[in-house]
Amino acid sequence: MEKDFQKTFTVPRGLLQSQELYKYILETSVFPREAELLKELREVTAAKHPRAYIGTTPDAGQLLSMLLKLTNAKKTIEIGVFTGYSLLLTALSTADDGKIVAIDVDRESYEIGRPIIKKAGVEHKIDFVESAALPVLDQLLEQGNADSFDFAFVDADKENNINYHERLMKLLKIGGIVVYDNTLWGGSVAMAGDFSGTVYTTRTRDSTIELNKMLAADNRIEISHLPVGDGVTICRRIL
Ligand SMILES: C[S@@+](CC[C@H](N)C(=O)[O-])C[C@H]1O[C@@H](n2cnc3c(N)ncnc32)[C@H](O)[C@@H]1O
Ligand SMILES: O=c1cc(-c2ccc(O)cc2)oc2c(O)c(O)ccc12
Repeated sequence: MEKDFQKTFTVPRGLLQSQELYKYILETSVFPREAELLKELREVTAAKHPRAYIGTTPDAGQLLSMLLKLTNAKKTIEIGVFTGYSLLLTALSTADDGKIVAIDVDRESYEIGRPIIKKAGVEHKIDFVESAALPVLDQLLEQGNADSFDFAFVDADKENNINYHERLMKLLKIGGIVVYDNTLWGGSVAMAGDFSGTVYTTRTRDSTIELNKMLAADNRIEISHLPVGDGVTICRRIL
C-alpha cells in the first residue's frame, strides 16, 4: 500500500501538512466514494504506465465530478487525457447525451484506459482527438463552436495554459466553467530556488506563477484557487 501510494502520488503529502492528513482525506472521504471503474483505471495505470503519478489525483477528481454535476454540464472539453482518469470521471458525471472533446498528443496512454471506459458504457460520449490541443481549439472556433461549451478541464502542457485560456474564453458559454489542474505545482509556486532536475521543473513553476497572476487579473472570470490535489483553479466565465 505504502509503495503504491508513493508510486501513484507525486507529492505524497498532497499540499497538506503531513502525509497522514492527505491519506486521512483519501481514505475517509475519497476512496470509499470512488467509482469501482475509476479505481480499476487507476490500478491499471499504476501497473502499466511508468509515469502513473501524472494522472489526476482522486481528490481533485471528486471535486471535478461535483462541479460537472452542479453545473449539469453537457458539452465539455478535456485537454490532457493520459490514460483517461479525468475523462472517465467526466463521462460518468455527465448526462447520457453529454459530449466530450478529449484532446491528447498521446493515443498510446489513452489505449491503456480505453477498455475500462468501454466497460463503463460511456465511450459514445467521447470524441478523442489525437493532436496538440491549440490547433484543435482554433478549429473548434472556426467551425462555429464559440460560446457553446459548458465545461473544460485543462491538464496538459502547463506552459500553454495561458494560450488555452484565451481560446477557452471564446469557446465557453457565459456561465461556463474551466478548471485548471496543478496550479500550485507541488507548492513550488511559493518557493524560491531552482527546480530543474525534479518533477517540478523551474520552467513549469514559472509558467504556473504567470498563469495564476493572469487568472487573478482577468475580469472575464470569477475564480477560486484551491489546495486540492496539486492545486486546482476553478474559473467561471462571467463576461
Ligand atoms: C497530466 S497528464 C493528463 C492527466 C489526465 N487528466 C488524467 O486524468 O490522468 C498530461 C497529458 O497531456 C498531454 N499533452 C502534453 N502536451 C499536450 C498538448 N500540447 N496537447 C495535448 N495534449 C498534450 C500528455 O500527452 C499527457 O497525456
Ligand atoms: O510531473 C508531471 C508532469 C506532467 C506533464 C508532463 C508532460 C506533459 O506533456 C504534460 C504534463 O504533468 C503532471 C501532472 O499533471 C501532475 O498532476 C503531477 C505531475 C506531473
